[in-house]
Amino acid sequence: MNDKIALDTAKNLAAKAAVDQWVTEDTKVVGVGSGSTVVFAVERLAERVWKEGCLADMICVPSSYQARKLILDHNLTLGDLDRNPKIDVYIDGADEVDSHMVLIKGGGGCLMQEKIVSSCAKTVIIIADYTKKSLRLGEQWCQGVPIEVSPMAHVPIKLKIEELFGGVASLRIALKKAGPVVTDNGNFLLDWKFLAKREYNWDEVNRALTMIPGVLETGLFVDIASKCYFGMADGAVKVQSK
Ligand SMILES: O=C(CO)[C@H](O)[C@H](O)COP(=O)(O)O
Repeated sequence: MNDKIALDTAKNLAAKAAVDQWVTEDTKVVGVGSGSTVVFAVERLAERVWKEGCLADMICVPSSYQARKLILDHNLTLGDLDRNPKIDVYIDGADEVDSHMVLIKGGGGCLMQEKIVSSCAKTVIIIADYTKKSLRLGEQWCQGVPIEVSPMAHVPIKLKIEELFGGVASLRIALKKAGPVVTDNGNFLLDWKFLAKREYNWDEVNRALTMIPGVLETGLFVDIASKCYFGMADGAVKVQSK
């Protein structure tokens, strides 16, 4: 018998615990991440506003088209970085979280706006199910580090990444459209499958990647998250801190 709870239940537990802990009456601006776990966070925010009658002044700043739509669909107040450049707390999912709280993000292709919006937040909280927790990157997430690139430069960037760091960087191809995935910002994505056995200093790798002309953002989030809430297989919520 499989006594692990369903992944969606684990996501929901993590999202609810994080929202209840970090979004209080003093929270004026919340940054909303992207992905399937964030859906539960927005549902909890809406429940707090519409069922419990609290957080009336809260403004939500989205990190993607999906997040914007979630905010609107739940009748929450939509903000943006022009009007709300200072965010109290940013809540987002992750594809993998290592023991040093280095994250891989961008499985859903929203990494660039996620990094921008999270950089405007006092506190960044990650919510995830137990399959995202690992000791070292690559242990759980096998699809590589997403990297947003200028479309005209995706071939030279791919070659440079492979020469500099090894592994293989592949253009992300759409599933229900012929050709590459185009991000919310009109760019392409490379998924860089790094070498599993090589020891990488992720801070250095991230800095070096961003120095390649045409690289717009990476899905390596180093020293960004303050806490990560994991919904565990046994129904508990585990909190990892920096
Ligand atoms: O970075 C992201 C999107 O760009 C997501 O946060 C990440 O892919 C996790 O998604 P999910 O909650 O669906 O597992």
